[in-house]
Amino acid sequence: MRDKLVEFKNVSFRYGEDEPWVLKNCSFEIYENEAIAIIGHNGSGKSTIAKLMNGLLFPQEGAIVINGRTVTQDSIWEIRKDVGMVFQNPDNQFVGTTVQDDVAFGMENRGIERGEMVKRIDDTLSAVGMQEYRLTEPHKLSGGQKQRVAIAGVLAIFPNVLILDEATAMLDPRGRTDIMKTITRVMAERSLSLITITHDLQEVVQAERVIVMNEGAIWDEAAPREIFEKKAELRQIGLDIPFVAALSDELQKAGVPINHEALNHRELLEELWTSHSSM
Ligand SMILES: Nc1ncnc2c1ncn2[C@@H]1O[C@H](COP(=O)(O)OP(=O)(O)OP(=O)(O)O)[C@@H](O)[C@H]1O
Repeated sequence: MRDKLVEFKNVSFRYGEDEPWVLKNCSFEIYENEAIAIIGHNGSGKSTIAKLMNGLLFPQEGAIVINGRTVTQDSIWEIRKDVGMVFQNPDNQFVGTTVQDDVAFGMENRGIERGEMVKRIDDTLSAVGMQEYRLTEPHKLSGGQKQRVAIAGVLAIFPNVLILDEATAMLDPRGRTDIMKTITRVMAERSLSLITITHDLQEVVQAERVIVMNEGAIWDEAAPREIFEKKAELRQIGLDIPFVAALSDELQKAGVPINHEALNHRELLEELWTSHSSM
């Protein structure tokens, strides 16, 4: 049985007393070593969920429990040892004067011993392909390079939960694949749980479970295949379906005898090959 790492219990949140509710009675659980994707239209509350998870915001109603500890003002430093988060805009996340100082910063805050820090800086910068930029000033990096360094800084604290909030949006497709491979390896090595907030549907397909947000509420929560079967309903709430799923649907409508549930290129190729072989 996997341990429960994150629990949202009937969480409601608004940014101010006169502001509208941004999250309405949200409940969900995330387990050790799970890969979760959170999707939803702009403004549906995804980033707010991420910020509540590591104590940047606190709910007005309900409770959030991380690794058995309720998120409160008093517990945030302990919570932040468990939850590492990378946002979309890396410029807001740099504090160090060099790349290596920046990766060290999170570890210093968590009291990690110097020798161990040096080793982790080396390991994580190598893992994200940024070792040669160790002494570069962060502001001289490209957007994608900054995102790599921000991810290294968070991996270096060895969190139990890693939240990537559009954190690879500036990487080129190859770079994104490489980083996701690195994260998958870290997940296997350290039982890390991954929460990806993304508009990249190919990334969503790789998750074990997808949480779909709509207007501040959880609209659905299931495996990607189950979620993307609801094509018409998803479109109604402003969401698209992965390109391969849409393509296989169109092929089926055009009379090609394939399973319209193909979610990735390999599945679609297999379907086409089977269909071609039986003709
Ligand atoms: N600091 C803030 N003050 C007031 N309202 C805010 C603030 N931050 C976000 N909101 C509002 O809260 C709602 C949810 O925003 P949130 O950033 O969580 O959405 P999101 O699903 O992450 O959107 P996106 O896909 O555009 O990143 C939006 O209506 C937004 O305008």
